[in-house]
Amino acid sequence: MTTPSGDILLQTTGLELAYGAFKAVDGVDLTVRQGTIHTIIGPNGAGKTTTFHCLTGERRPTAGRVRFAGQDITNRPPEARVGLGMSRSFQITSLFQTLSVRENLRLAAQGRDGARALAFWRPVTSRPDHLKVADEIIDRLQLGGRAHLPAGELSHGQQRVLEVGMALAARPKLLLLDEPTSGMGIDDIPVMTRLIGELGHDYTVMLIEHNMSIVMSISDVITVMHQGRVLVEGPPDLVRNDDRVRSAYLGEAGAC
Ligand SMILES: Nc1ncnc2c1ncn2[C@@H]1O[C@H](COP(=O)(O)OP(=O)(O)OP(=O)(O)O)[C@@H](O)[C@H]1O
Repeated sequence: MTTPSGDILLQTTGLELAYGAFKAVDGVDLTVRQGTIHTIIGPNGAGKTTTFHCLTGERRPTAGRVRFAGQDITNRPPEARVGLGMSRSFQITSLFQTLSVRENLRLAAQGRDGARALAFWRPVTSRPDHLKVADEIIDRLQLGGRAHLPAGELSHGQQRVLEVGMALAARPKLLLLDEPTSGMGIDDIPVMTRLIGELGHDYTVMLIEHNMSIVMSISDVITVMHQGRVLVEGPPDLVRNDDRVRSAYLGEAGAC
């Protein structure tokens, strides 16, 4: 695990997303440093996913600013953010179920090249760099034995791991993972936990996660959100022992 220090990669100031009078995100200041695993937790409806949407550009904040990699990206569309190095994990529904694991990853690597990726008439072999990226990711995901299987034949847990791999294919500066273990069987969770922990050595990772044992074991910094605001922020030990966090979760089984 890395020390939470170093350069700021992403920063929000006064981030707000209002739906009419209701503020789903209400003045959130976040600072994400390079090389950290920064996790957002909070009870249901706290505003975690909405915050992610504002970071990736799927939603335009109603107030506040977002800075990423030294640039103000508040009004940039999602594809411009991807181009700057922000990558959100894919959903299983976005995998090409009938294509092989390797082909899915190759296409994701090709997608990073934007307009040049539209040169579909080029034979696959003309871009061996994309295959190289795909193969590196297959190794990292430990899916070597399944590289040539159609993605749809992987277990649910393996498909979720492949989703993370698809995001990696963009060679991002910042990897955003929204509940990567949700719906996973108990046997697959340690695989995902190990993968995210290892990614933390090479990438900056932002994570939304409900499984507290994962959160506490891999995070460098945890931001606890509650009712659209930041309630507490700090390293796992600080968050685990904070009474405000316990109160926010009251009634939610298994928290902290
Ligand atoms: N399009 C929308 N219109 C109105 N309210 C919305 C909309 N999207 C989300 N909300 C509300 O905003 C609040 C924050 O939702 P959000 O999905 O960000 O919470 P969350 O912390 O990710 O919750 P969960 O852990 O349950 O996924 C919730 O009360 C939700 O009902």
